[in-house]
Amino acid sequence: MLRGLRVWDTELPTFDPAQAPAAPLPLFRQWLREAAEAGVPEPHTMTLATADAAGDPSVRTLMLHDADERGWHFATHRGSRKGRELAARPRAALGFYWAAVGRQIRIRGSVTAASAEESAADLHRRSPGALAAALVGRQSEVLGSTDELARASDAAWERARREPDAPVPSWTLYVLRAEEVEFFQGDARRRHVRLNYRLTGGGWEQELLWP
Ligand SMILES: Cc1cc2nc3c(=O)[nH]c(=O)nc-3n(C[C@H](O)[C@H](O)[C@H](O)COP(=O)(O)O)c2cc1C
Repeated sequence: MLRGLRVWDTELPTFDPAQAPAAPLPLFRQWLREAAEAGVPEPHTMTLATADAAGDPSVRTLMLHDADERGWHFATHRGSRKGRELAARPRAALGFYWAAVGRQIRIRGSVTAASAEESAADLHRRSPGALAAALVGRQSEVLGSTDELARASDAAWERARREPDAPVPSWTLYVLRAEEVEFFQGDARRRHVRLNYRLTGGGWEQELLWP
């Protein structure tokens, strides 16, 4: 079955790296917007990679909350596996793949936790469902049974409805400050374009990479 599946088997946009901006953020925003316009489902979801103290990696899907001059923002529970890994080693990588436009973006850098106030404000700007999910808590702990989750979730939804500003102290906004951002434009003839931005003492430097 796998041999019958195809990639880059559609009309793809072209990407001229000579026209790319001096810094990666405007290009990231442009590609995100173009992915949404091309109908990519959930283009604001991404893979977050972290490593534990022994260097063993883990990945999972997360929502991008913002991308601005400070970096790429995401939120989670401080006590989850990723939260614990980031506390021990505050470095991470992000990956985006938007199949409809044949584009991949890879970002790597250091991660800092935002203040409790900023984390709370970010959570309370989101949907009641996001608040209810955060209120359930205990993320990445072992769950005894699905009934136990159902009871905790019902209580969390009820509390989120009654108390839209309910605090969730473990919920933390993190900001990844990029040191490297790579843009990959897929090409049907496999002549993929890879443009890598690297942050140096003098600012962003660009280089092309062999595909
Ligand atoms: C589409 C999608 C979006 C998700 N967004 C988040 C998110 O923004 N924050 C979060 O903590 N978990 C999110 N999750 C759940 C994570 O993938 C993961 O299961 C959870 O955070 C526990 O990860 P950990 O055990 O590695 O810490 C999302 C999952 C999916 C499939």
